[in-house]
Amino acid sequence: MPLSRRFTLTQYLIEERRRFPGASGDFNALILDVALACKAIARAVAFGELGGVLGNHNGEAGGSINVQGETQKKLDVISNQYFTRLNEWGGQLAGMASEEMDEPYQIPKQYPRGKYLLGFDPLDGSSNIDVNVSVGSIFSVLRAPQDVIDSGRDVVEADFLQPGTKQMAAGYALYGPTTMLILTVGNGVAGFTLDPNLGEFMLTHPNMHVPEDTHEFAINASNARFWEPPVKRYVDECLAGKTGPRGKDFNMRWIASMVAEAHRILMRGGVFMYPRDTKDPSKPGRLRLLYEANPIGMVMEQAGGRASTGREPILSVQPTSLHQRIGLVFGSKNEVERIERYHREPVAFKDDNPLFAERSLFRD
Ligand SMILES: O=P(O)(O)OC[C@H]1O[C@](O)(COP(=O)(O)O)[C@@H](O)[C@@H]1O
Ligand SMILES: [Mg+2]
Ligand SMILES: [Mg+2]
Repeated sequence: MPLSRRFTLTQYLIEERRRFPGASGDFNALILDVALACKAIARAVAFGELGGVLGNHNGEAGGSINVQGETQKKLDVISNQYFTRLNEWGGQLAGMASEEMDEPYQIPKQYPRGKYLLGFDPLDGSSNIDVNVSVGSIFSVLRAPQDVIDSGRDVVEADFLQPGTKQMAAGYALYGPTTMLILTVGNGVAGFTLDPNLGEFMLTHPNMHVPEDTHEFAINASNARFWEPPVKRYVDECLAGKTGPRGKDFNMRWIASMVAEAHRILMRGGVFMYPRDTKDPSKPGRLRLLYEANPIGMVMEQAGGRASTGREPILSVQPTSLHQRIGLVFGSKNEVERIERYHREPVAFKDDNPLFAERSLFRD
């Protein structure tokens, strides 16, 4: 295969940093370490059963449970180790937080500490891993509070509780038919494809843009009886298609790997919903704010899409705990804005919209 004349991830980062004269290079080094962890995970995923990496961590009977109360897959644990091991020693980080670790991860004393915080979901969609459906990794970079940087003290939960607007960078890797890295450093969104011959992420999708309109939505419809009225209304109207108030037919998709859904939406538009629901009052949503919703939210907004709780922009939410869950809606701007509008006018629509009250396909 001929060598393509494309930017590598390193070259892209160097170009981006030209906007910040005097930049130390720490930021680029951090992103490259994250990319290295993603490459390592991509290899582990690719070997699958041959590599002995499928199934539950600590055996099938029970397995180990993470802080989310979910059974950990072997690959959840392996991916978490790649992220911590490859990012802990370079001197860029003050600490890390992961879906798979109850507490913030301290940079071991023998390594220098730096000025950034890294949050990550090492393997998103891990329920799909044993059935060979796409999974991914999601990451978010914050600046550590100044006293952490000055003192080099251990990080605590409160250091990570910053709204998504404060993210310095965010992105995800998708381990699909090809491995891709999607990155925003706050200046648009760029997509890189892993060249398996070179082991390099090559810039293949500069300036990614989410189309503003769509006829595709993604939601786990088995939760329909727990949805709030604005969500029921939106989905009902999509299902009514040409004969309903929207006057057009919609497609539905559900992969159950948010990274894969996010990627489809980035490539061709759509709307994804894992909204707040009444399924379990102790969990106001399924997805985690700091290392799932915020990074995907930043990618969407930087690509001209929108990300919201339904009530407010996801990136403006002030986090209250490390593993906080939240309702999340993201994708094509006009659809997300419509869903937000439905949340503002829940009462009006009940009278206006006979679909919801009488003919809803998802009625309780
Ligand atoms: O099991 P459900 O309700 O389909 O939920 C699927 C959702 O859960 C997630 O898998 C959560 O991520 P993890 O696999 O990291 O826990 C999302 O990727 C996905 O959108
Ligand atoms: Mg996840
Ligand atoms: Mg995960």
